[in-house]
Amino acid sequence: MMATSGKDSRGLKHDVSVPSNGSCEEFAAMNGTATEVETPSNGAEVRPQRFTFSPAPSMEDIRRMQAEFTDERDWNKFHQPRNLLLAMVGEVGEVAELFQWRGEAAEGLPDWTETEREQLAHELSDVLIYLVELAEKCRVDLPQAVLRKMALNRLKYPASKVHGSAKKYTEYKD
Ligand SMILES: Nc1ccn([C@H]2C[C@H](O)[C@@H](COP(=O)(O)OP(=O)(O)OP(=O)(O)O)O2)c(=O)n1
Repeated sequence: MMATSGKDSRGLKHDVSVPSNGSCEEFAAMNGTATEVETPSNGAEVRPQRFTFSPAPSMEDIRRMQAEFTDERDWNKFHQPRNLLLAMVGEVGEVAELFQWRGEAAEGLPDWTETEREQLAHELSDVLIYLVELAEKCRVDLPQAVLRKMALNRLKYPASKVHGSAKKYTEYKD
């Protein structure tokens, strides 16, 4: 596939090439970036696509890579559930630090520099790494647990009932 990349107004990469099956979704999945569909004939319409992640690594891949990282360093003796929880919360604090005192942030973080975006990527990754290891050490099969929880969420918040409202489920009077 021939690919050229550029940056949109939010600093997100977008592609102007044609993926192998011609689908922008495929390209977004490969790159983990937002893409735009442009209509070259009139040059006017730019249709934003929903941001998507790359398909890999999976949660199990992350669990295994972090297990290898800790095994190689003989760090399992430090990585009990409570320590992992505290480490994760500390990293959440580091994410919060990046947002503090700068007002509301619009989707795509248009006012952020590439360096700030990379810092955010690092801190969010730290949170995820510790979350996945915490789940492992607590014997929670996280991908399956997420499926069960999302099913519960759909039951608790039927789209037909809560559409456009951010109220907690306890506030609804049936
Ligand atoms: N005992 C440790 C220490 C680190 N890590 C791994 C998991 C995290 O992804 C990352 C955390 O490293 P730091 O504690 O050095 O934290 P930061 O990378 O956020 O550095 P800083 O606090 O300087 O921003 O390294 C780990 O698994 N176990």
